[in-house]
Amino acid sequence: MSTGQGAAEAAREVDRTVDVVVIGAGAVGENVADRAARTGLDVVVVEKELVGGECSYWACMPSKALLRSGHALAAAQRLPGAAEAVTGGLDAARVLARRTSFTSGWDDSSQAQWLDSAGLTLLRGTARLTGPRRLEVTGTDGTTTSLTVRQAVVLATGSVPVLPDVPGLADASPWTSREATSAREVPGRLVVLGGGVVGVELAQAWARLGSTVTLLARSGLLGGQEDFAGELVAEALRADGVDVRLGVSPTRVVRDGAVRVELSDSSVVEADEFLVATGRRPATSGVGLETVGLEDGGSLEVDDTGLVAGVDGSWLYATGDVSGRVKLTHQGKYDARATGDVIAARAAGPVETPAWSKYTATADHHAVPQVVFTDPEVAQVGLTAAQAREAGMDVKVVDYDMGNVAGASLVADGYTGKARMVVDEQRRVVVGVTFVGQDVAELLHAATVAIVGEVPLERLWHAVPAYPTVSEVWLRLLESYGL
Ligand SMILES: Cc1cc2nc3c(=O)[nH]c(=O)nc-3n(C[C@H](O)[C@H](O)[C@H](O)COP(=O)(O)OP(=O)(O)OC[C@H]3O[C@@H](n4cnc5c(N)ncnc54)[C@H](O)[C@@H]3O)c2cc1C
Ligand SMILES: NC(=O)c1ccc[n+]([C@@H]2O[C@H](COP(=O)([O-])OP(=O)(O)OC[C@H]3O[C@@H](n4cnc5c(N)ncnc54)[C@H](O)[C@@H]3O)[C@@H](O)[C@H]2O)c1
Repeated sequence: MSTGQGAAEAAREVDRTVDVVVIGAGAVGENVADRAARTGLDVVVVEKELVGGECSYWACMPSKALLRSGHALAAAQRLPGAAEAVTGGLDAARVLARRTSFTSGWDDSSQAQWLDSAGLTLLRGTARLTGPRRLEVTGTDGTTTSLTVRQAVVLATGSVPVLPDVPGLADASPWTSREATSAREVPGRLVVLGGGVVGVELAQAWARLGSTVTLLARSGLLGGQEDFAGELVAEALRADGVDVRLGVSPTRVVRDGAVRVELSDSSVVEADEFLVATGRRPATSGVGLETVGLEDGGSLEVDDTGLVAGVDGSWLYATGDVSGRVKLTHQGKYDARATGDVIAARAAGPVETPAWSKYTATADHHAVPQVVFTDPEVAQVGLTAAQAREAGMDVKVVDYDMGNVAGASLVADGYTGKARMVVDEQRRVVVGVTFVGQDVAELLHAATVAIVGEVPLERLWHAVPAYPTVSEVWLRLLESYGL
């Protein structure tokens, strides 16, 4: 059965009872549906835009594709012998074409086919709860399908960008991350508002593609990470020609052809495009939460299995960005695996859900890895030193200059970067790690394993990093700790 036929057949159904309905076929919705269906439950997935969601088409994949060629070029330029061979700049048109290939030209047919092959039924349209265990789907072809569920409804509707209330902003046709990851041309001048992950990644991507970029942040960059992460990224952005302005906010925005942004320090910036990257909120509006006793557009409270609090009967789950837990694809997919598995298990009878079981997303509280894909990369997992202290731990902080690691000095001449390990002295285990430097992303999983496994430092000592790799930073951190 082709997916197109599947969608048309399902849309003709007026009233249907199924085991599970997943609203939203982003990375998270796909995973929860797949896991729930593995024991034979009848699972319907509803998607109003593209199967694959934000990450595939307007977020993770296109943004990383926009960054990667610039990183490769910069890496070559740091190596004598290679530097002489790469005398030109980036070919922006080729980079944009490669970006587009990662989105399959914003065509979701292959992901829709995957749903089909996994035995899931796709309904293309907008879903809305109409009461306990009941939903209505307005199909993209205008038909309406009423669904009743036996087991569960899973909200996997993602998140939407937040636009700050600045006079003139909404009328100035600002870019959100969607326009900034799907643009077909390099803007001559770009202003980016927001010093978070989206802001720094896309500021660097477009600067390296040839745009004159101004980055506005009301405080430092990458708040919530160790301070040195934002400082090193700001330094690198400035070296790429980005005008990084810290401690400023826009007071008025006017579009008259170009965009004119007036700032709190009385200065003015003009640009061709204005990217707003000031965070995202869970997509809980218009999904009918008020019909099941919750607030339309309100935030959700979910337990570690994804079950939503405040709804009788244990049938409503939420996972991924919409849950308000962690807004990252890999962690959302982890949450989704727990939720999908627990739905399948509960369909068969009562289930125990202790911490660290396959039914509970326990790691959300201890070890959430994140990579900021700038150059230098920022790779962080667990607690920062400040967060560990706030949690009341007896903390020891160990810092190491990554440039002193033999493997790093081979990777790039003049390698700059910093590593921090945060140790809970009482348990003598690592509770947080941050690496900043070229190509540190792949170091992160070792840190995640150490934290999740609560590996005692004395045992971690025996995990010997190969010479001369950048991973030798682990040895240096442990030696600096005192082992
Ligand atoms: C620019 C950018 C870059 C990012 N880069 C990374 C990265 O490198 N690594 C990382 O881990 N994370 C990254 N993220 C975060 C990541 O994109 C999200 O965490 C992830 O997409 C969340 O997945 P989700 O399935 O919960 O939501 P989404 O991907 O948003 O999917 C939700 C789906 O639900 C559908 N939907 C919503 N309402 C309805 C409805 N009523 N009926 C039917 N369908 C509906 C939507 O159309 C959508 O397809 C990035 C985010 C941005 C903005
Ligand atoms: N590589 C990755 O993992 C990656 C990449 C991009 C996005 N994401 C995820 O997507 C989500 C959204 O990213 P984001 O960067 O939009 O959000 P964010 O929360 O990371 O950063 C938002 C930034 O905007 C600032 N801000 C908020 N309101 C403002 C205002 N009124 N005026 C000026 N500045 C304001 C904040 O201080 C913060 O620096 C994040 O949760 C992030 O985890 C992840």
